[in-house]
Amino acid sequence: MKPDLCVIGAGVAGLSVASTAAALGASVVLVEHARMGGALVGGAVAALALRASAEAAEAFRRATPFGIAAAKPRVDWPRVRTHAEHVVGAAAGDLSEARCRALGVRVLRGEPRFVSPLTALLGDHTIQPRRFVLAVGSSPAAPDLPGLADTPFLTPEAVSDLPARPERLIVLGGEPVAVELAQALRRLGSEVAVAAPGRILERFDPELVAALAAALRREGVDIREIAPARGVSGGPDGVRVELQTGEVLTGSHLLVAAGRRVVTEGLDLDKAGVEADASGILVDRRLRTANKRVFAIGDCAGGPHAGDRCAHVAAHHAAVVIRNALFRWPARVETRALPLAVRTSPALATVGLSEAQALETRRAVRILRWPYAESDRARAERLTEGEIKVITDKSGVILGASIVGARADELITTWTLAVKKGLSVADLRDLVVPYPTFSEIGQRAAASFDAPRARSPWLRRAVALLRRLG
Ligand SMILES: Cc1cc2nc3c(=O)[nH]c(=O)nc-3n(C[C@H](O)[C@H](O)[C@H](O)COP(=O)(O)OP(=O)(O)OC[C@H]3O[C@@H](n4cnc5c(N)ncnc54)[C@H](O)[C@@H]3O)c2cc1C
Ligand SMILES: NC(=O)c1ccc[n+]([C@@H]2O[C@H](COP(=O)([O-])OP(=O)(O)OC[C@H]3O[C@@H](n4cnc5c(N)ncnc54)[C@H](O)[C@@H]3O)[C@@H](O)[C@H]2O)c1
Repeated sequence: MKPDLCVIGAGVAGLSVASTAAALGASVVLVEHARMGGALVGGAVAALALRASAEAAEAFRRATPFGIAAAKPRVDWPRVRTHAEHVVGAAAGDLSEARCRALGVRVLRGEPRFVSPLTALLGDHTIQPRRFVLAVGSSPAAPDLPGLADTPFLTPEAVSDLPARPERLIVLGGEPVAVELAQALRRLGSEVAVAAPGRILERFDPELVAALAAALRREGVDIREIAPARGVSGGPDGVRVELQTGEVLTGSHLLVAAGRRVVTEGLDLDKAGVEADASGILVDRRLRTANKRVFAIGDCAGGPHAGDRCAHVAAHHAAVVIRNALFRWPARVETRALPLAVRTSPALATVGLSEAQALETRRAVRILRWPYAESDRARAERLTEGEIKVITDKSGVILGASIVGARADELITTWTLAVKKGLSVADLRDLVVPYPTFSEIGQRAAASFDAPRARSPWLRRAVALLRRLG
């Protein structure tokens, strides 16, 4: 086979490249050794469905202030699972082999291995494409923790498949997957403790993370932000996690959400001259590996240019590779305007520079804030917890934004556009935003940039002068 592209791995990254390239008329071979859709279908979408069930349960508890008698929700775990299966099934349909074939992609099953820089073998097939795209994703990593190898534990992907709801869940980890699943399970009625090896959600603004952590603790999620646990033990009857303080957490289940690892054994990358380390397959800004005809994208891309392991980053990588591999256009990965979001409630989202990062290269920055509590929409929906924090330079150019509060993951898109296009607060202040929406909160933060100027005596004198002129 001598296609234009051979894509290895059919997660969101590989599928995006394969389907776009085929739609543009390229000949494409896509190789997958397991389930089509990868971590998106089994991980992100299943977690999304669980969180939606958790929100539905929470609505019962929060009904009283609206004048509706609150009730203790009765969580029917098998039906929660059915909901998750339904949502996962729909996503799997979108990413199926049949869909790919209909788009003109040739799908092969199995695990290819390189035999030379541009040749891979798969069973009887010899594949010699113009370009290879490695999109082999990542798998859950188990930290090097005494006792873990002998203790039964869940991976994030396995939670929605549990036959019964965990009574007491201990979560190891402190990044989005750990925190999102911790809150979802708590709202579905489990007792939940999170043992993070340090501050949770380290990639986000610490002030806003503190607000989220306080909200989670009020709901009963027991968050321990300390050094990595000393060890774990247990069996089918329960698990024990010993913390550095000597305290012991006991639970019915252990969930390990402590990062991902890239599995490249079996691909014989050395035969292709492709380099990898613990972070993944090493790529440059154009996502080329050490072998310039082999690209690596999505979760499996490693090194300083790869970005975070998220579905939207994987899709962005796919777009960059299409331009490089098909059009020979030297497109590079976005580094400034990559949003990150945590789908908790309140949600948390960030884009661009944090306050600390902005101050590393500038002597002065402006911080603009606006609280959710001043929004009519937030007050009506009783979602007043939260704020937006915008970082600008002295002239008002938007460098970054972080939001904690309802729909933060949706609201961050406007600020992503602002950071990407180098917009200033005036651009957002002058935008007409529909009333009553959560988007107004960001607009009011932008408008607050001019508040000190409005108090200037010169401006007041000018207004007085104009008044006298009739
Ligand atoms: C619980 C959970 C929740 C998440 N939530 C979010 C979220 O809310 N938002 C977000 O943006 N991201 C989220 N993510 C991350 C997101 O799912 C991943 O970043 C994204 O799906 C990665 O896509 P990928 O195509 O790079 O890799 P993968 O989805 O891992 O796909 C790689 C594919 O390659 C195949 N493969 C591997 N090796 C070989 C081989 N040798 N030969 C053939 N095929 C091979 C695999 O079987 C797999 O199908 C979440 C992840 C998890 C686990
Ligand atoms: N909303 C989103 O965009 C979203 C949501 C979920 C996941 N994702 C992505 O999916 C990927 C996987 O997420 P993740 O949270 O599993 O991994 P991660 O790599 O983001 O974080 C791993 C966490 O595990 C912790 N850890 C490491 N060793 C530990 C130990 N011994 N004990 C306890 N904790 C330990 C780390 O300190 C870290 O907090 C991430 O790259 C993430 O960005 C994105």
